[in-house]
Amino acid sequence: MKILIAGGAGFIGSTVASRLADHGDQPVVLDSLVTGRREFTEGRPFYQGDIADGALIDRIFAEHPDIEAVVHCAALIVVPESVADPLGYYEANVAKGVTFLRHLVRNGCTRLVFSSSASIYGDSEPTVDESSPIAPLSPYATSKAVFELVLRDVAAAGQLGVVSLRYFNPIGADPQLRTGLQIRTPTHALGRMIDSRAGGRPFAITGTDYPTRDGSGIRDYVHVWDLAEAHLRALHRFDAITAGHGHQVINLGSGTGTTVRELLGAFESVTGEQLPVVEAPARPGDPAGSRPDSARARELLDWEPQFTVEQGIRDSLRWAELRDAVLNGEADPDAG
Ligand SMILES: O=c1ccn([C@@H]2O[C@H](COP(=O)(O)OP(=O)(O)O[C@H]3O[C@H](CO)[C@H](O)[C@H](O)[C@H]3O)[C@@H](O)[C@H]2O)c(=O)[nH]1
Repeated sequence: MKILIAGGAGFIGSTVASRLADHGDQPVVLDSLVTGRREFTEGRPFYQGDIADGALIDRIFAEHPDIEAVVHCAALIVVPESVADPLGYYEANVAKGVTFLRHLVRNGCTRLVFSSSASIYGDSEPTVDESSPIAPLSPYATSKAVFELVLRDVAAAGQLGVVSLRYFNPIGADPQLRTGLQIRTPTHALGRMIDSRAGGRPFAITGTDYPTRDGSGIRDYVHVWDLAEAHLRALHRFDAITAGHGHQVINLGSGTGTTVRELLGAFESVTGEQLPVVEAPARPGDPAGSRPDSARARELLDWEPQFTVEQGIRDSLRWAELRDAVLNGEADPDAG
């Protein structure tokens, strides 16, 4: 099966591409390289450009008329950045996404797998299933929620079948370490712990009075290779799982739920070292968090995570050691 992956040079998109290729599918990559990396596209048909560039999308479909489905994971994803620059986020994640849909429909695309986010639930319920209220707390989360609504309507009009995969918090790397998180100055919790261990500033627990079991934010961490496997299954079961729905929505998480303090405990047990830790105020736009009810992923995709949080931490650490070599030691585009 030939599949176009928009955002296929990013962390999740490149891992999905590897999983598909390992399975014998043929990923074709479209990426602007704003945050993606050319190194992650090696050996694959690659088009550098924007999802809103109609001429480019037409060319991709002309050169690959056998594309059977599209995975859309081209987006900006940093919550605090979205709070500071909401228009930038709505433009990238909603406006360009809508234009992309136009180009896809014009080119006869009928199957779209969309990278949605658990952040759209906000703090609606401590355990969320796919029918839980949508209550985004940041422009990033709202951009994902709005785009899902757009997809719902496009699917209802019969223009496109859609599976929206609501990721919880991805960690880890390709187990073969072909790709991983490319950003060298991460803002997410595990990335900050790895930085701190490498001699950076102390790890700050941002928010200590959330209504959780220990006051720190709760998330559901899921290994990126497990996420990639879910994409593979969604693509190969696409027609069956969208039949009668048009737009199918699926939570992707383990269902366990891990607080920041628990993640820190797991990190320290994996490394055998204690991190310097400080407590800090909550970041703007950050929910207390939730954990998923994953029944639908089990039922429709026959999917459950195979990797533990500890394995995710181990793979993130292994990747962090290798990252600069894979990225050719180039200057950090994120260092600003
Ligand atoms: O230095 C830090 C960074 C984060 N946290 C805390 O760790 C938890 C998780 O924060 P992350 O930044 O790791 O993850 P988010 O849930 O905020 O966001 C991530 O997960 C979302 C899905 O829920 C989206 O995918 C989003 O793009 C991605 O950045 C939060 O309670 C946060 O307050 C800290 O304590 N210290």
